[in-house]
Formats: sequence, structure tokens, C-alpha cells
Amino acid sequence: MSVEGAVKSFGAVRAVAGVDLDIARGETIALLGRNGAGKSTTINLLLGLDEPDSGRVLLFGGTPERAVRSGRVGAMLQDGGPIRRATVGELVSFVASAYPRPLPVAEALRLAGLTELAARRVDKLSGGQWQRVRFAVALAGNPELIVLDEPTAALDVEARRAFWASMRAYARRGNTVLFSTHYMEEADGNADRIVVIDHGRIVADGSGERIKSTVGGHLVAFDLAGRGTEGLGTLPGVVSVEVRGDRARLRTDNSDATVLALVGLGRLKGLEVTHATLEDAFLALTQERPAEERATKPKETV
Ligand SMILES: Nc1ncnc2c1ncn2[C@@H]1O[C@H](COP(=O)(O)OP(=O)(O)OP(=O)(O)O)[C@@H](O)[C@H]1O
Repeated sequence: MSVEGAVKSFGAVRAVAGVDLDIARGETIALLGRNGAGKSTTINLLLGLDEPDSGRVLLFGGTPERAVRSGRVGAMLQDGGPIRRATVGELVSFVASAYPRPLPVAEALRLAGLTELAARRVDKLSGGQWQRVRFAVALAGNPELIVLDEPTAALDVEARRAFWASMRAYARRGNTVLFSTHYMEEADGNADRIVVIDHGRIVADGSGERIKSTVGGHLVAFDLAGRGTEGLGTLPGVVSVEVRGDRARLRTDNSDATVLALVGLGRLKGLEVTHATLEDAFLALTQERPAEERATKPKETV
């Protein structure tokens, strides 16, 4: 499964500005990016819901349309309102009947945590329950690849946990999962691989651990105590310097060397060393940069 050099513009907006993505069978991939980064557009291209202006998408050796029609690809997208009057069970059965090798309806309902709600009319569901119906609909054709655009957006903590347990069970059968999310911990906890999109381009692609370490594995913070930040950026290991109030926060890929250098400078007040989180890495990768810098900045290879 691959996206090669995909470009998609809407008028003056370059939503996808040259995306290359190879997806191996059985991988679980998280797509991270700020609002408007190009995640949904990439997903729409992958599913054949939109044509790229240039580049191409291959799913199972053919076009996305063919893969979707054959039931090899299932999707849970952001939009789509409930079909009134049908029950949950009827809706899932109806969708399953459109595919050549569907999942047994009871199994799709079980995986989505809907067994108890099978007889409930879909227009009587809560937002979170409807979200689970959309998951069951995506699973109904027994797809090998499932694509989920912000699948947990409306779910409470418990429902979210249950959703990821189901999704992982589905992935363990050897299926491929691609999902977009704004929740870093979901990406970190559920994906083998994280792809960060910014301004329509992939700016990082690797495991959560590797993305965190590439961007700078630790944060070293200390009190400036009224002194400036001069020279801090060139200390060993330091990747970036940020000031919050009277505290300096140094992102470093060698915290031992950074701390030793700070000791040498006598800058120890309130010293604290913590692991950078995926959120730190994400913010560092997607912070606002001038357009010309964006155009030339190479992709982080991790
Ligand atoms: N049909 C469209 N017509 C015009 N502009 C569009 C269209 N679809 C997307 N865009 C624009 O393309 C850019 C990328 O949008 P996209 O929906 O792919 O982002 P996203 O990463 O999914 O964002 P979000 O996290 O907010 O869902 C945005 O600037 C958006 O306004």
C-alpha cells in the first residue's frame, strides 16, 4: 500500500504538498498533525474519495476504488449522519451485505462493543454510541486495511479505552490500521509507527520512541535567577532553548553532557531533568516557521 508524491490543492491552499507513504501489511500507523495540516485530505486520497492533482495511490496493487469496493478497505470518516429508523443491527447487516466476504454481523457488533445496543434505533444513540456504530460499519466488510479519521473524537475516557482495545484486537489478526488523532498518548500507546504531517508534508515518520529521541530526548530545566540565556543554545546536546518566566527549558539529546556543562557554569538552581513527551516532539516538529524555511527543511528521517 503506498502513496507516492501525492499533491492536492483546493484553490490556493496546498492541502497535501508531496506525500510519500509506504504502509506495510499488519502495521498500525498514527497520523498526527495540527488542525488543517492535511490529515483528512491524505486519508481521502488514500481511500480514493479524492483524486490527487499529481502522484498516485496504490492499495493492494490496484486503485483505491477497487480495494474499497472489494471490501479490503474499511473506513471511519469524520462526517456522515445517522440513517434514521434503522436499528444498529440492521444498519451493520445492511452494510455487511454489500461486501463479498463480510465479517459476521454479531462479530462486528461485538468488536465495536455494540452487542447490547443491536436493537436500538440509530437515531436514539448518544454521540459516543454512534461513533461505535461507525466503527462497526467500517469493520463490516472484514477489511484488511482500516482507516479511521479521528475515531475517538467524541468518546469519553472509558469508551476510548474500549475502542482501542477493540482496534488492537483487530490489528492483532494481521490487519493494517491507519488512524488520525489529536491525542498524542493515543498515538504513542496504540501505533507501531507515527507519521507527523505539517503543512501538507510529512515532517517525521518513525516509532514514538524514535520521534521523541530525534527531536531531543530530554528536557533540562533550571531557574535563570535573573541571568540571561546567552550561550545556552551551544551547550553540548542542546537542541533548543525556551524561556518560561524565569525558567529556561533546554531540549537536549544528551542530558548528561548538558547537565555537566550547566554545573560547570554554576547554573544549577532548580535543576530538573525530564523525558521529552511525544507532545514536546510534536510541538517542536510543527511549530510555526517562515514559509521559505518550511520549503527547504528536510524531513526528519527516523
Ligand atoms: N474541500 C475543501 N475545499 C477547500 N479547502 C479544503 C477542502 N478540504 C480541505 N481543505 C483545506 O486543506 C487544508 C488541509 O485540510 P485537512 O482537512 O486535510 O486537515 P486536517 O489535518 O485533517 O485538519 P483537522 O485536524 O482540523 O481535521 C486546510 O487548510 C483545509 O482548510
